[in-house]
Formats: sequence, structure tokens, C-alpha cells
Amino acid sequence: MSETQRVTDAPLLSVRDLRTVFHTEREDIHAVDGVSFDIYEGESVGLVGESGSGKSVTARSILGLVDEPGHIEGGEIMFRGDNLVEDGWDAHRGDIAIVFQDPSNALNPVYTVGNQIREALSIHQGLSGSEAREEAVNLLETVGIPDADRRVDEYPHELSGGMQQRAVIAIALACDPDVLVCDEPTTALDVTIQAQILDLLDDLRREEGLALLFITHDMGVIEEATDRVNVIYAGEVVEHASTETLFENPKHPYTQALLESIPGRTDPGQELPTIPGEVPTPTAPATDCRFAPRCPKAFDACTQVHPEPVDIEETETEHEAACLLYPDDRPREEVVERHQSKTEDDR
Ligand SMILES: Nc1ncnc2c1ncn2[C@@H]1O[C@H](COP(=O)(O)OP(=O)(O)OP(=O)(O)O)[C@@H](O)[C@H]1O
Ligand code: NI
Repeated sequence: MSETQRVTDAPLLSVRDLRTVFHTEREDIHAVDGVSFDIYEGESVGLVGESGSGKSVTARSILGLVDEPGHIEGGEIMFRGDNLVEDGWDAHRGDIAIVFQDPSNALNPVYTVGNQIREALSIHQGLSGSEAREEAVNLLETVGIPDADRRVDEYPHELSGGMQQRAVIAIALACDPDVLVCDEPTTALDVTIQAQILDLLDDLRREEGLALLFITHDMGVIEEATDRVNVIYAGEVVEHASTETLFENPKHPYTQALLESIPGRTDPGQELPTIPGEVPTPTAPATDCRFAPRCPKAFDACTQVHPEPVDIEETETEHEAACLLYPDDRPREEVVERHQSKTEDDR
């Protein structure tokens, strides 16, 4: 991704201070609690964090698919100049498509693959009859399904897992999207097939200019498949940077811990570190650092002050971390005070 393009163009999708809350009988769950990020045309952006950190709810929010008892209660989702939170998704149906983890769930077992692609083509592109069939075959070819002219008439169970996920991607492409949200798109597949699907998505990005939002708990997938990355913890983005910078110079202790959990980054023979404890369920607006109870670097203030995103100076590309350790060239008391007054200003 060229930096010059980024300076001149506006983001294709801009999420600002997104808040999605589930009002359950017992409690309010602030699943997405002030998430912001941008995606530019033809760019691959990652959203990474452990299970329960709010990745899928962020994805569903962007697509306007949050179900009761969940609601988007704040923030903006700007897409091509429209705020989807205010204006609704109708004018942009299909412009943002999603691919889920398990292709066998995403496909309808009683219809042929071709039928399912044609349905999307009819809804989103107004195609029917032989025209739609031809386009369905084209799309299967685009996603690398061999013998597409025959396979278009097959049922999902006749395809392997990898071919099923390709078919799911073909259905998503039938909506003619600008952004493809991929929620753990390769987690259910074995490693060689995983790599092939990542290659396919990268081809689509480069050749069709498709923007990708990659949602995963797997730092290996992030390293392989994204240009920029947002690290999410308990509903908040705690660090974002270019993928290269994040791997070379992670600043947030949570990012550092996630990176230490990748195989290969630890010395061979050494036990793989996992982060002790679990992601907390956010049941109230944050008044502290939600990672503090698990953080090896936490100090007193971390349980009393909410960390705000801070610019990390050394890099040219944007790099921010929300942690009371930063900026790290100032006396700690002054730094904590700055975070505190910024939180108060925002309220
Ligand atoms: N329908 C729902 N009702 C109540 N709470 C929900 C609902 N859906 C999600 N949540 C809560 O929202 C939080 C974020 O969940 P989310 O599914 O976004 O996590 P995730 O990062 O996608 O995790 P995973 O990697 O396991 O898919 C969790 O605390 C979860 O319990
Ligand atoms: Ni999820």
C-alpha cells in the first residue's frame, strides 16, 4: 500500500468511536466500547485479539447485523460519505460483504452452489437467466474453482472444505462489494488450504481493489495477510500500527504478550507462553485499563485511570497505543495525569 495514496484519498470505510451494547436481563455488555479504525481502498486491515474481545460484534456492527438485545449506541460508520449508523445500510447493501469461519454453515445444503451465487447476483446486480449463470461460472473461476462450468451445478456437500470456502467467497463477490470482512476465514481449514485461501484473498485485493478487514485471533494470519493492524482487547483498540511496525516494535503489553504467543518467536524447546487469565466481559464503561489484572507491567494507576490512545513518536506511519506507560519520555505522574484529563474532557 503506498503512503502517498493514503495521504490524498479519504478512507473507504471509517469507523469512529463505535459503541455496541447488549442489554441482557442480568447486565449491559459493552462488547464494542469506542472502537475506531480506517480502511482505504485495496488495503488489508487486521483486527486481532483473543476470544471474546469484540471482533465479531465489530464486524456485525459494520454490516448492520447486530441482533437483539444488541444495539449500536454511539459512534459513526462512515462509508463513501454516508454515516451508516444514522442513514441505515439500505443504500449500501452488498457494498460491504462478509465471509465467516465455517463455510458449511454459510452455504445452504439444499441449493446448488450456482443457485446461491445467482440469487446474490439477482439481488445485488439485477442479473438473471443465462447471463446470471455465465457470471456465476466466471465468479467460480475467479475464486480458483477448477472445472467451474460443471461445479456450478454441484451441491455444497460435493465440494471439499477449501472449495466450499472459495464458493462462499464467490457468493460474497456476487454482491460486488468494495469491502470484504473476513471473520476467521481460515480457522476451520487445514494449514495448506488456509494458505491458499489467504493467497486468493490477496489476489482479489490486488486485482479487484477489494479492501479487506481480517478478523482473527491468529497473529500468524495477521503477519501474512495484512498491511495495518488494530489490536482489540475487551471492546477497545489498544494499539494500531502498520503490520511491520507492530511486529518489530510492539508497544502495548497486551500486543507484546500476543506476539510472544506465536510459535517460532519463542526459542525452540521452550514452552509456548499463553497469557494467563481471560478477557473480561465489559459490563460498564471503562474507568481503568481492562488489561491491568493480566498485565506484567501494571502499576497502581492502571486500575484507576482509563488509558487514552497516545502517538508513538518514532514511526512515520501512524502508530498509537492506549497504555499509561506512554509517552515514556515523561515523568510517570505527569503521563497519568494527561490520560486522566483526556478521559474527563471526552465525557
Ligand atoms: N448476542 C449476544 N448477547 C450478549 N452478549 C454478546 C452477544 N454476542 C456477543 N456478546 C458478548 O460480546 C463480547 C464480544 O464477543 P465477540 O463475539 O465479538 O468476540 P470475538 O472477539 O469475536 O471472539 P471469538 O474469537 O471467540 O469469536 C463477549 O463478551 C460476548 O460474550
Ligand atoms: Ni468472533
